[in-house]
Amino acid sequence: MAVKGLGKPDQVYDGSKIRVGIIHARWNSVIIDALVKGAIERMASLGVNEKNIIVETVPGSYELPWGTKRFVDRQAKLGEPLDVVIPIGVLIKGSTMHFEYISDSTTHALMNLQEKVDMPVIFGLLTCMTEEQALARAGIDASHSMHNHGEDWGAAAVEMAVKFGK
Ligand SMILES: O=Nc1c(NC[C@H](O)[C@H](O)[C@H](O)CO)[nH]c(=O)[nH]c1=O
Repeated sequence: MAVKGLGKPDQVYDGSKIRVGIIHARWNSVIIDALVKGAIERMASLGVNEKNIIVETVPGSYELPWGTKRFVDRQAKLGEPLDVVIPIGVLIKGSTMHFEYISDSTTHALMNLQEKVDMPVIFGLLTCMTEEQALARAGIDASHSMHNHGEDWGAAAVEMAVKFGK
């Protein structure tokens, strides 16, 4: 019996009135592209208009917290405020402690960012020990052993924006 993973949503949320920002790192771009695609497709299936999905990029995951804050500010200034933002990054363990420090600091910064931007910040950071783990969580490993986690992040974004929006 599978026990891990996201449970069924309590209801289907209508995303037709929300604007979503996706800001993604450019490291490990093959995996990033699959995650972003999964998030967009799931949000479109929940009624989010593709013109209301704004995509921005930063060099790497470490830049996600600051980039997200400035992205939210910029959209507000443009008169196109976001209702929710999904930072997406893929960290893969190398031979140094770089992975641990970026994973930990970026995770805490993204969690704390929610208060500063007063909106949901969905946690789209994959922290993987191997490339194979990352490919599996983007749904693009050879055996398609897992679903694309980007889809979960898109669904979470719609639910949080609709349920707890301002
Ligand atoms: O090192 N590995 C990774 C990485 N390093 C770059 C870092 O995020 C930042 O862009 C630079 O340090 C410059 O500030 N960024 C990732 O998204 N994934 C990795 O796996």
